[in-house]
Amino acid sequence: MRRWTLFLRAFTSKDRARRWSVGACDDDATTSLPPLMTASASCTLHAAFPDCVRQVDLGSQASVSSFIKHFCNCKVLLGVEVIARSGAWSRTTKAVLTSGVSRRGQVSAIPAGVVLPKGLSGETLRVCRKVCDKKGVFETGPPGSGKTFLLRKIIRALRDAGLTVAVCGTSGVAANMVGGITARSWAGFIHGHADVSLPLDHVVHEVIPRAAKGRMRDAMALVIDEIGTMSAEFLERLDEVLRAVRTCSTPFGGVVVIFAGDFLQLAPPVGSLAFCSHVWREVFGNRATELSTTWRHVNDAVLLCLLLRLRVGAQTDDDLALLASRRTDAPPASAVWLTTHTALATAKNDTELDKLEGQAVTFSAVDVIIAPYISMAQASELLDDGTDFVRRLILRFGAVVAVHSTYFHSRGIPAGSRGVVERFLSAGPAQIPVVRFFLAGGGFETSTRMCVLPLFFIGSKQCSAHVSYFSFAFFSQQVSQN
Ligand SMILES: Nc1ncnc2c1ncn2[C@@H]1O[C@H](COP(=O)(O)OP(=O)(O)OP(=O)(O)O)[C@@H](O)[C@H]1O
Repeated sequence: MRRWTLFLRAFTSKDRARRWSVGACDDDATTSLPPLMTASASCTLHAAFPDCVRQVDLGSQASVSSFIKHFCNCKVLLGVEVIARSGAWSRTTKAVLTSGVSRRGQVSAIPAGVVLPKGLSGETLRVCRKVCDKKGVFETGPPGSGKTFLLRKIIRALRDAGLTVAVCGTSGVAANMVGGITARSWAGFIHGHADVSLPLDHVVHEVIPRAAKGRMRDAMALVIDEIGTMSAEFLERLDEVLRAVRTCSTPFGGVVVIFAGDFLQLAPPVGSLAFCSHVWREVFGNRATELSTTWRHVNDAVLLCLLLRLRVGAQTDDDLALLASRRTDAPPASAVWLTTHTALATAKNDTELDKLEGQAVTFSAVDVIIAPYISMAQASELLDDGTDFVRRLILRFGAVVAVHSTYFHSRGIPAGSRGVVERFLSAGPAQIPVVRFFLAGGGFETSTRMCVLPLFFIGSKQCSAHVSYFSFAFFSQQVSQN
């Protein structure tokens, strides 16, 4: 099935401006459509969502804002229909864009008598059997105890048994590690945390796209990794939405959940811990599967034991003295820098980028007005508010970037994937970065056919990352336009 992605902010290399206003391309990046509209084409754009619940008329500023937010947060819309009031291309566009409309599916559930693949053993077999008995599983354990490792084996086994398993992480990076998408994208919470506090009816009927509802109806099991950073409020809303979409009053609408995480690691940025929710108690009570063998740092017993003590706040004076002895003003180049504020991460990124050799290539955002009633300044403000994308991005050979959206998901490069800029391709006046992505399952994927791809610059060393919000983004230009 083809999925179409539409983009609103366009970026160009330096001053050789070629503008994109609203562009569209499919998930294989094999086909693209011309910009649907530019500031000069003074007509109004309508976007009819596939379930026909909403028709966004860009004739009012509020609608533009929600339209932008929708694309920026959700990116992928199935069967979206874009109709211009004028313009010769509109009929063709409509026909192509509606080709991906998905059918309204029946609600799926784990059938009786599932035959698990042969050769399963140990914890994988135990969890799979529980899931087939429609019992939720929460696996926990210290860092490096193999929670994600086990999840991957469970997912493979259940899928081999013919079950539809939705795989999510609480963040892009967590989702990447387990080979899924963010829980927020999966559920179609296009306004992020705001959809947790909005009235349920509104979220179910007005916010969640049809594609997400289809996913929710199709799912038999739902895997969420790094559950420790999901708030109780988010989990309860997910439960309510699944019950409503699947018209089923059992927890999570009858979808069997498999959660993994460690509540002694990072807490949710907002709200309370997930186990404080009603639905958690309903599904798991006090049950948890604890993994106790630690596989990471297994060759460094001193570090491992120190980390395990720190995790539960049982560090000794010796531990603190050992940590203090490792403090240095000149950390190794490969050290990961953690910062508390975006500005600090940005400053560090800038410094690191300057150290890279090779010519700097600048990408600048070009904002265009798609409805004639707002000024350029207002449009840019809306984009600034509705997106994380900055106006200017400088890249060099060797820069580390991260994929911000689910755009490359179908190629095994989920949101949160990191890659290194290997070189720049010249396409006419434009410079297109060729990025080598590290795949979660191992290996690489090189992207040369990038098509309006949003990336974030996150550092200049392969193993460097910053735990603040990534501050840079750009859209590369489309080769076929030249
Ligand atoms: N059963 C196992 N046999 C061999 N290696 C394992 C096993 N379980 C995990 N590992 C390895 O241990 C490392 C850590 O595993 P994993 O990332 O799954 O741990 P985790 O508990 O999810 O960690 P975190 O809490 O930091 O997310 C990985 O390199 C993984 O390949």
